Amino acid sequence: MIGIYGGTFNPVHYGHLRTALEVSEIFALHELRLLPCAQPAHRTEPEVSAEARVQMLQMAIKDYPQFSCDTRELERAGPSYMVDTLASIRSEIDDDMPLLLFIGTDAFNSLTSWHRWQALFDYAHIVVMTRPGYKPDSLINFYLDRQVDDRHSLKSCPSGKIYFQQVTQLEISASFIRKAVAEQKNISFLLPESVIEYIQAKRLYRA
Ligand SMILES: Nc1ncnc2c1ncn2[C@@H]1O[C@H](COP(=O)(O)OP(=O)(O)OP(=O)(O)O)[C@@H](O)[C@H]1O
Ligand SMILES: O=C(O)c1ccc[n+]([C@@H]2O[C@H](COP(=O)([O-])O)[C@@H](O)[C@H]2O)c1
Repeated sequence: MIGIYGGTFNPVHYGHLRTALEVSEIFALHELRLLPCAQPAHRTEPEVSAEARVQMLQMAIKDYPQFSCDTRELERAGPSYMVDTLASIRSEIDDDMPLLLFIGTDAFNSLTSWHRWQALFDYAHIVVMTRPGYKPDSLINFYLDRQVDDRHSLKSCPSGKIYFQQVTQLEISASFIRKAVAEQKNISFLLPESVIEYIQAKRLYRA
């Protein structure tokens, strides 16, 4: 199974990295691709360039061969719609290879506003990870029809199911980190030291 973990990663932090590691072990993934979005479909364009966000992500995962950074969203113009990304990935892998899209509960709660959201399930399964501060909204029939309670059943078809996965709860967010930097607070232990050094060297997120 191949995993996709999309994000703005502005910047990448231990909330992303720890959950990515856990799901790659829980689901015994062949690979987990961390996939930075170039032009978020749903929020104002980050002040920090996609290239800088990619660099921080690459630094963070450099010693972890189970992770890769998939930069395909930087290579296309226009909003980074996940449905286009999944279609592109699906065209490169075996038709019967299960593809898992990992999203946190906050992202899940706005899933029905994503571009062609129902079509996401034509290309991948969706795995919703717990995130502190968020509870999943009550499940609409579209989800109830696709929900599976046994993660092993995700292996039996390439796409189309939804599964809820408990992960270690780390109440870390990129917005908290950006605000802390702007307020000249110490951000140690929230994200890798190499990324902190990059943020300082490039003077990112300063007020
Ligand atoms: N601490 C966390 N625990 C679980 N999932 C997380 C956590 N932080 C981020 N995620 C998930 O990672 C994906 C990408 O998140 P994103 O890059 O937007 O980070 P963020 O911390 O939510 O950023 P921001 O605070 O700017 O909104 C989303 O699916 C989100 O739900
Ligand atoms: O495709 C969409 O319409 C869409 C709308 C909102 C979010 N996404 C994707 O969801 C992932 C998590 O988003 P975010 O805002 O939490 O970084 C990231 O890969 C985004 O590109 C995608």
